[in-house]
Amino acid sequence: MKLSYSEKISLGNYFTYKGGISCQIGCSRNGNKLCHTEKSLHFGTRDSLFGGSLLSVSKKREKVDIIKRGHNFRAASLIVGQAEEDSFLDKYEKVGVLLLNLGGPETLDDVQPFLYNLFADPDIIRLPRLFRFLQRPLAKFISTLRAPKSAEGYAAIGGGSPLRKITDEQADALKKALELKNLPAKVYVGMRYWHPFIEEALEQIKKDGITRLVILPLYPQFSISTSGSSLRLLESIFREDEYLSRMEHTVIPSWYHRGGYVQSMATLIEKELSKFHKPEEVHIFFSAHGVPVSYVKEAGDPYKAEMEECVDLIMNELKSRGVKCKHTLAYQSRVGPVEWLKPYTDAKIKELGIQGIKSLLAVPVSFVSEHIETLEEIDMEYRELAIGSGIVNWGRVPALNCEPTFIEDLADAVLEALPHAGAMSVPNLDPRPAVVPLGSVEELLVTYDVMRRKLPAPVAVWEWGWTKSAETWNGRIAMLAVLGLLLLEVTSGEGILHQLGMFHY
Ligand SMILES: C=CC1=C(C)c2cc3[nH]c(cc4nc(cc5[nH]c(cc1n2)c(C)c5CCC(=O)O)C(CCC(=O)O)=C4C)c(C)c3C=C
Ligand SMILES: [Fe+2]
Repeated sequence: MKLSYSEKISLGNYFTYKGGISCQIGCSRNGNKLCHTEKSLHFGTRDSLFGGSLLSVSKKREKVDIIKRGHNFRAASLIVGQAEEDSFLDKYEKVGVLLLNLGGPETLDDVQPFLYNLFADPDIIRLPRLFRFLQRPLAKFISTLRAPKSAEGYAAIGGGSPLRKITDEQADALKKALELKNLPAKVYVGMRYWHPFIEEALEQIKKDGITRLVILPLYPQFSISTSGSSLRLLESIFREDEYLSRMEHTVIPSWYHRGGYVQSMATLIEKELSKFHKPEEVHIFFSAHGVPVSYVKEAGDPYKAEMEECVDLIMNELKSRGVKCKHTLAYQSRVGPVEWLKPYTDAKIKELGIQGIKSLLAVPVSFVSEHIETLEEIDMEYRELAIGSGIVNWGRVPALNCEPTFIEDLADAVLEALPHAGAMSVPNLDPRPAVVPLGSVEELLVTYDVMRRKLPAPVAVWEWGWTKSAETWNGRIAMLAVLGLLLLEVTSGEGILHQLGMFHY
């Protein structure tokens, strides 16, 4: 079979060739390599402009010549050689997909230890280096104080988080979607704060002898506190592990802009809108999980920018389908007294009620599964608040969960990422080039979390005060008080926490 292509192409283009064959264009300085699966052609090199190789193509597997070479392929033309049964995935390659998620307590007894894991994460409570040794005692302290309130929420949704069940279902659905696209792959679930932990998933990946792994955080938008935290953990584990550091892998850091995701969200919204008596009068209310403002302003978290762009993309898609509703983006689920992204969901709902909005459709937008913040916070707390604020007609868009178009798009994302896999660059092992074109995990985090700045912790133990500026100061004073208290405990070995048995670490 001989094919030719001579239109203008730019880097990163993904286009479909006649006959259903698709080709992804990478870029190179030196040699160029193109290889293919039965359904797709992938073009890349060992030495890309992004500093990572896209493909390692053995001589045996080369089936393609690039007749024009260069740094930029705007005018490149390709002649594709024989497309046989051959694939860029060797027969001995075992493909894995690692889905990253937050995890949630499965029973009420799990709530405190789950919260402990969350607050012990230095990407959730970011202490100055000098105080890092207090991370775990502080996590123990805060989780113990917060557990009863959180447990009430989990009790209200049936006694535990549905996250594990839904994420497992998503993993099964993704596996099937990949099989339908001719990619046999194992799909693993790795949670940051509860079972099955990321560490457990990695052990299984090693046992299964996976050779090429796509890491897919189940957060559409990137935040230092979510995907960032999990990737940082992965990176540290990979660095210490000879098998993992050599395993070809790639990361999809965020995917809110993917057509399949945007369209799936728009379809769900349209469906819920149609349930209202007068859909055109409904106010579409996007509610995203918040992060402290300092993450965005001081650390460079792209979360807010990605969230805003995501909402714009969904609204544009809805407009193209003839939906003319107005919309708002607000942020929910703040914890502690520091300032979080605004507008706050509760304040905005009240404001819309005062403005005379009568129909409101809540759209959870930062997470793709039902969880405590959709089932309890939105469905119960915000609904009650809305009705009390004068809103008469209330609706809520379900989370994507296993929506077929969404899962199919995730499968496409995996297929598109696969040729970009490369091993990690680890100085103390046999050095190999960093070959993750999306940025190695480390590079990726450095890009976002500019200097790993210490930030005021988003969670403080006591909350008091009533003015906006007092919010921040009270938080800082409370933190200092707690730190002082803990310092005393640590240095003296005595104190109230030891007496309460809360100081085992
Ligand atoms: C994109 C989603 C999320 C961001 C960003 C995020 C940041 C963030 N969260 C906390 C504190 C808590 N989060 C809790 C639960 C929780 N958080 C997310 C998602 C994001 N968090 C989810 C999906 C869940 C629920 C999991 C489930 O069990 O269903 C909790 C525990 C629940 C509670 O007590 O309210 C806390 C605490 C911080 C501090 C933070 C950013 C710094
Ligand atoms: Fe959270």
